Amino acid sequence: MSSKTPLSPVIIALDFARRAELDALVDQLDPSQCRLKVGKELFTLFGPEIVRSLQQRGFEVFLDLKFHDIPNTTAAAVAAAAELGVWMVNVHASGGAKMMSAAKTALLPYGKDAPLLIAVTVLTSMHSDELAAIGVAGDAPAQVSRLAALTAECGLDGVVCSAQETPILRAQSSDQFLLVTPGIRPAGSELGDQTRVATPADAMAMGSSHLVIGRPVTRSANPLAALKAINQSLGY
Ligand SMILES: O=c1ccn([C@@H]2O[C@H](COP(=O)(O)O)[C@@H](O)[C@H]2O)c(=O)[nH]1
Repeated sequence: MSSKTPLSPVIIALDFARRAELDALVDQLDPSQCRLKVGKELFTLFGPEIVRSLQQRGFEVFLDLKFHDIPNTTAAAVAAAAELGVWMVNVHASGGAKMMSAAKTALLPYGKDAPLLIAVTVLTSMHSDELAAIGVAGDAPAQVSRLAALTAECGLDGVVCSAQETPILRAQSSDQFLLVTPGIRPAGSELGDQTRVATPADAMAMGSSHLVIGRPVTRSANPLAALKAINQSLGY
């Protein structure tokens, strides 16, 4: 384990529209407390420079752009993420096996420096009731299980799912298969648009390997205290 590798499984989702707000939060954080996630809003506003600036501060970055395109385009995008030196990058599993395999193959030249490659199954904002309207038969756990099996077959490192599905996925996957879970809500915090949720401690107990946490920390009156309380609840 490198000296900059955090012990905590927490990944903070940096969903900000203003650079000053982002900097005010990141100034309080230390790479030993968490990793950081750059998503669509931040990347669209500030581009690769924002990733580099977080890396220069010693943070490992999850580039959460959820690529979903034809295999050639997705593979090139994943390779671009590898050039940026991110710790983790993702695609949508619903892009299919050819797309995921092309993305995995694109990372081979990077060897041990390749980012972890994971695939989004069913967004944690979605309830099973919504799936029929997009042509998915069955409930969220069944669809997550199906897409996670496909992801594993394609040789990716893991999936994004809700903590609620992790017991099923732990039973069907190797111990090394990463289960990265957003939809994390400490007891009493607002759900917002998330529907398949769990507390940090429950998520870890059920089998999550990493917890993606945004608003419960970033929109807290005291983000550092909120993060420390979460880490403490997990024994870090
Ligand atoms: O299924 C998914 C995939 C990605 N996300 C992202 O995680 C964070 C969650 O933020 P909160 O503020 O804690 O809800 C956000 O950046 C999403 O884009 C997800 O929530 N669910």
